[in-house]
Amino acid sequence: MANEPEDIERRDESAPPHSRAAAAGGPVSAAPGGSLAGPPAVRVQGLWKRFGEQIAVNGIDLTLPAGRFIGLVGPNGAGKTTTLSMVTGLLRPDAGLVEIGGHDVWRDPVSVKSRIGVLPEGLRLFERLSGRELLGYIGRLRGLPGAEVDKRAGQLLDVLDLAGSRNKLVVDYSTGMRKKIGLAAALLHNPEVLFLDEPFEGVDPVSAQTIRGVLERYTASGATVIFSSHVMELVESLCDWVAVIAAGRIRADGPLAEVRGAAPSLQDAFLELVGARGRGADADLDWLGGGGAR
Ligand SMILES: Nc1ncnc2c1ncn2[C@@H]1O[C@H](COP(=O)(O)OP(=O)(O)OP(=O)(O)O)[C@@H](O)[C@H]1O
Repeated sequence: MANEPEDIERRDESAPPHSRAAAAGGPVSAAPGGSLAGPPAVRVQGLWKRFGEQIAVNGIDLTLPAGRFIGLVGPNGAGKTTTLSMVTGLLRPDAGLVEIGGHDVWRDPVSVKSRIGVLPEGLRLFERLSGRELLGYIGRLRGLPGAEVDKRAGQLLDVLDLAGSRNKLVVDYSTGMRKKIGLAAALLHNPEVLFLDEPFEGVDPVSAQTIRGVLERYTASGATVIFSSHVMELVESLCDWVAVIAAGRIRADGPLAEVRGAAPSLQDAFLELVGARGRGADADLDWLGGGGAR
């Protein structure tokens, strides 16, 4: 049950650092996703979700500009996955409006789904297909011509270091390989906005670097990446825009430097924002350690 859309004042629509059209030498007004003057990548208003007694998302208003590398950060149970699931049309909100590139996620789902790529938490894949077959299948579901799917799949498998495992069944892929083939599947149709729920979880440093390179290249062309993470150093090094969520509410959002403020690091700012500063285990674990059972 989505609320009626209404006009709201946008918090920040400053121009993104790049645009795909500009990078390609084309007219800037043609930038996909309206990254220069068009609608924001994501606009959320009054988003709300409850599971029984638990309010998971408690009235979120958020405007995320196009063409940015955006981090959604928050402690365990903050509501990141629930929010991302509702924003990407995987979970119906109890109330609220979600627009992607100006299109309502629940009223215009086909148009929205053609514009987004999603790497969800607990990714489910077709386990009995090989990596190459999986991409072929996804590409056809996305309506891409066969030759184009072949070209893109081959390139993605190469760039993501999966070419040697292209004929291996997905069921036999490691955690990191699964993340990478999931990312390839999410990128295959060249979406305007890419949503990633904990994309670096369980991924070794080499694969993380590979994923990072692909994402940086993608955003440099004007596309938007929105990803959730607990790892502040990663968010600080990758993102130019951050939203901090705690207990189902947005605590801060905006350009990274603004959210960090005078704090020495994003980690410090985050601890302050979520009210975890100074919370330690000293008091209650006096039995722990000391070299043996007592
Ligand atoms: N299907 C569900 N049924 C019941 N409660 C749920 C369900 N999904 C989420 N919750 C609850 O909603 C709250 C937010 O959960 P969510 O998974 O969105 O948090 P998160 O920020 O992604 O956490 P984490 O960082 O630990 O993955 C939690 O209290 C969680 O227990």
